[in-house]
Amino acid sequence: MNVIVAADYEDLSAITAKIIAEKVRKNPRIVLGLATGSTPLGTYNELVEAYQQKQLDFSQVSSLNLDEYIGLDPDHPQSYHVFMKKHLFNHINIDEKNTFIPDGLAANLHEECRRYEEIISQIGPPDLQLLGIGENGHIGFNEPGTPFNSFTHIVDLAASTREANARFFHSFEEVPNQAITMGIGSILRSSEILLLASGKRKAAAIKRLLKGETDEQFPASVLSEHPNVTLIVDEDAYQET
Ligand SMILES: N[C@@H]1[C@@H](O)[C@H](O)[C@@H](COP(=O)(O)O)O[C@@H]1O
Repeated sequence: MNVIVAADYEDLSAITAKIIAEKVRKNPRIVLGLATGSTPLGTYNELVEAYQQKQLDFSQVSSLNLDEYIGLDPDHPQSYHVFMKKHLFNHINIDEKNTFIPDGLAANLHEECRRYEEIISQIGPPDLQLLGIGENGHIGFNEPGTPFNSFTHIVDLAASTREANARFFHSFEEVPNQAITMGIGSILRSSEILLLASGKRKAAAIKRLLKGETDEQFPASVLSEHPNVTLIVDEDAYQET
């Protein structure tokens, strides 16, 4: 795993956006795997700025998002559909029909998982996958114990994940109990992965990740088996290593 230590969150966002921008320029038809959470927000801001300054063109880019809550309408303010529009898609010239996010309201959720995995095969897999990391090592919404060979599936969210994400909702109770997520096997199909981690809250997870021991109880540890992963981490998240 390559490791880039950024001075702070701003630096981490600038470095990540620069890498993505270079890839988009090199391959205008690139397939990006995108993540939600607070960590990629700065990166998305930088990409929007580059687009506004006419330094980037997303017209032929496709995107595949990692996950979506089950039971939230795509128009719900905390749905990942709204998140992506609000923070990226509405501000760049990506074609909406080339953006894919699991449907958490599908009548048949198992069928939706199969459909999404098929989309990943047809459109992707991503040339470049952006990932955050949960404090318990989750990637996407793959909680500890998820088999490393899993494909898109339904997950029961860990209480700790719901607690961590409750800050975006009015209350803990409002945080959905379940989500659809690309599996760990789906994520590993990407040609290249950028894993972002910022802040003291993530320091213990990064320390464990860098030990390099693979363990299904710590989903991110599987990344040491992928040939092209770059961890971009700020000093706060790197401190305990
Ligand atoms: N499903 C998302 C993950 O994709 C994300 O990596 C994680 C960390 O979020 P944050 O970046 O806000 O710490 O949160 C959510 O659970």
